Amino acid sequence: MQAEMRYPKQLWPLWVLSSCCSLSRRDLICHRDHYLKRLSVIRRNYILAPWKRKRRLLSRDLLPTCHLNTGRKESVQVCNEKSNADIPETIFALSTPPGRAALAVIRVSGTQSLPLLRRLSKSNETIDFSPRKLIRRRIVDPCTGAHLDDAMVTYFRSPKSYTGEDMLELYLHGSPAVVSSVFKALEDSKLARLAQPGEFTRRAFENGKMDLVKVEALADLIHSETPLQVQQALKNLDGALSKRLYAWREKLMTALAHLEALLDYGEEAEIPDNIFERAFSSCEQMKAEIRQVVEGKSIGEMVRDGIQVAIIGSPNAGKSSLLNTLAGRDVAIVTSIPGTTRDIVQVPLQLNGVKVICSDTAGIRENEDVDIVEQEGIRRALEKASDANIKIIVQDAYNDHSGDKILEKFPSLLDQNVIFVLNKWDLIESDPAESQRMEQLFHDRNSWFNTLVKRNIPVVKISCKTGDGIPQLVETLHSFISKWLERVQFQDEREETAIEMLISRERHRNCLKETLAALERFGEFPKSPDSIVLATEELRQALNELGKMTGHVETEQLLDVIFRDFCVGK
Ligand SMILES: Nc1nc2c(ncn2[C@@H]2O[C@H](COP(=O)(O)OP(=O)(O)OP(=O)(O)O)[C@@H](O)[C@H]2O)c(=O)[nH]1
Ligand SMILES: [Mg+2]
Repeated sequence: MQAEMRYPKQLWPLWVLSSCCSLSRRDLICHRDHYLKRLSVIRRNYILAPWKRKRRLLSRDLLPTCHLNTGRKESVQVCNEKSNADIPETIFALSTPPGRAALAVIRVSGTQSLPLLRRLSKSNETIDFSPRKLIRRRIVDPCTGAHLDDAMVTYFRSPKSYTGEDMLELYLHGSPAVVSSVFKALEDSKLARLAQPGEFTRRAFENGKMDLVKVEALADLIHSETPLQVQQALKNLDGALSKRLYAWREKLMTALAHLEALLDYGEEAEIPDNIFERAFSSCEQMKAEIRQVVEGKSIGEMVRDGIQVAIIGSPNAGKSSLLNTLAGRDVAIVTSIPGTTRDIVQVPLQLNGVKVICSDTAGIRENEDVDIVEQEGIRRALEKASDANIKIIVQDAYNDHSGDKILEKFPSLLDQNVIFVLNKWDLIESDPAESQRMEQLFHDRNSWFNTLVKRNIPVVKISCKTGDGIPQLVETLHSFISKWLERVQFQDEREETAIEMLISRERHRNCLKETLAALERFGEFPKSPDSIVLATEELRQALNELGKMTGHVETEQLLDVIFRDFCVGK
């Protein structure tokens, strides 16, 4: 049996010539110790065994060619032949916002970083630019010799840099004229080109410096608006979510490797009998964990995207007035004409460090006068309400006495995430008859008001005109959010953050859903040797889906688990 050896694509700048290798997978297993010992010679120089998970760039000091004798006739040849087309171009970009500032940072990444630095600082080859040291250099135009700036410069040598490539950071004076003259000098050098958006991070990902979850976390950190979003992004950038995913992945790989081993070497190897059952039971546990995340509240997404709050109610209740009061500015049109608002008006707000998106909606009513435009507005209002995390139902306490209709009007909307608001309380207070009517309502045990109270729906009296009751409403809103967040807060550095908080995108949720679906299918197979081939395929699918989340979908790693867990064929 001859199996093709596959190598990570990023083995740069060396190519492992697999054509020179006629080792079979079984040969590798039989001569594992010997082979690994030989391979470690070059691993020290940062080459990577194909079955090792952690990718590493190769050291520049590696000998041009080396042969690995496997102890048999075959050899694996390694050489540093690499065509220019395969070498990524050197790129540069301004990493700070354009405009006038104290500093402007230009980043350069690629093999030409050091030659560029030498040219820009007009230094000869003997000057040693030690990596990771901040040095002061006079930056000059290599073509004209013109003095461009006095800058601080740091050189990062591959692979210990953000992108994994050689990198430069030029800390210039933050003048647009300085930046553009250095940009021109870089362009004229013909050694580098302007980077595409996100290209530095793309290279970091491709060079195995960060996984997709971390790439996303970095983007989230850059776009964060609230302290909670910062914490969430930092946790994921620190690998909190990746760590959990890798733990699941490890379990899946172990189960899969065991089943594969059973398939490939079942008759001859010393494989425990209950390996099939063990794979099933470890997947059962994982399924329960993933299900909890998939079916739980999407708190992480709520923190990242903002908690959706829909303001709904009858026309003229004061919904737009409430939105304006919460936003502190005139965002929505307010008139005394019922049916003023048609479209949804959204405002992002910050509530005790949490992003909240408040939406004003069209007043909900049913009568023949409602034209087609308003009908569409009402449809959108109801849709928004059903998608919202929290609904604020506003009622005009003074003019609208149809409170008893409220339970019939919004039966499906009256869930545990509703706050009921009695607006225009200023008018009630100024009218003794109305005040008395409300008193009776509060005391009547069977009133619609007490029905809401019995259902644990908070009722808040407010006046958008005077601002009375608004702090209480904000407090109620906040207590809803705190209730969801308290379980998943980042309380302590040492404590693990709840995974619900770390799943910050729909993509994550979808990948986990697919993983769960594959695991469910795997679990449905009878635990008999006849079903092992098809069952293994489902497990592989689950691993694939999980790998999509981090951006790693590699099957070579399975070999690692086979070697580590039990010695096949010994
Ligand atoms: N006295 C008093 N008037 C209010 C209060 N809140 C809103 N109003 C008035 O009520 C009227 C309707 O207010 P809006 O905020 O436009 O009501 P809405 O619910 O958005 O109405 P639609 O968009 O038509 O559904 C306006 O004339 C407001 O000035 C309040 O607390 N007290
Ligand atoms: Mg309105």
